[in-house]
Amino acid sequence: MSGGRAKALNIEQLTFRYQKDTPTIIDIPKWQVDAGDKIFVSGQSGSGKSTLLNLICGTLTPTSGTITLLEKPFSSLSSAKRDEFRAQHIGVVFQQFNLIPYLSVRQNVELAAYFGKGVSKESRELLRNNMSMLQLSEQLLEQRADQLSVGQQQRVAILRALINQPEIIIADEPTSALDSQAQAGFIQLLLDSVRQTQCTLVFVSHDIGLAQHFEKHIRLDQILNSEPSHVA
Ligand SMILES: Nc1ncnc2c1ncn2[C@@H]1O[C@H](COP(=O)(O)OP(=O)(O)OP(=O)(O)O)[C@@H](O)[C@H]1O
Repeated sequence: MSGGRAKALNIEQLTFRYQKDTPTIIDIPKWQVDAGDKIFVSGQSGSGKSTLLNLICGTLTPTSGTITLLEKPFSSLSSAKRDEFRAQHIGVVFQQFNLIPYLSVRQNVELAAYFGKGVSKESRELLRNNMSMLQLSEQLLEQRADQLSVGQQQRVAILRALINQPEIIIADEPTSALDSQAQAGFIQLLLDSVRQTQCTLVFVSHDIGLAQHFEKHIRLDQILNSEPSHVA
């Protein structure tokens, strides 16, 4: 099924609970995502989607088990090394876009470059190319993030996620505030951008209707251990 393709993500025996005396939220015996896949992960509200993404991004540490990202033993790195790895190899598009409101578009994107692969002639060229791919005018570069329309903010969030040429992009319900037409447009834009850069996309949402846009769809409950004994 997955053949001999390189794995972008390999999760083994992963469990996570927020505190010692609270229930296990994540219990995944095994889950792999092939490099280059664009996968949609659905799950009901409160089922653990954001928790899983935070584990994959390294902002949370597993209670047990391992997460291998791009063939690196990501979850065994120190928190500082995980931050460094994330900045260089993972692009994240959040639910609320998380742009810094008082910074310009350029500053928002270059801040990510600064913490990632660095601001350089190459990163500026990439920024210009990606702006044209996302149909954003260059005049927008000096505009403050809080002066952008929602549609522009979305595209700037993609710009920022792509600036370090990540091998994997993680998207956490970035369409939840949009109507269905705008959702479809945003997802197509994201998929087109990701296809051009050949990176892996893990897109998470409770809205199962969005699955139609993706080649692969998995429900979180299909990868979670269904044994009731995992609740503390
Ligand atoms: N910081 C936290 N401390 C303790 N429990 C938490 C924390 N964050 C989330 N949880 C709990 O973990 C469970 C999963 O939450 P999570 O946010 O991962 O779900 P979700 O599927 O992303 O939900 P939604 O679709 O509503 O965003 C919930 O029961 C939630 O209450």
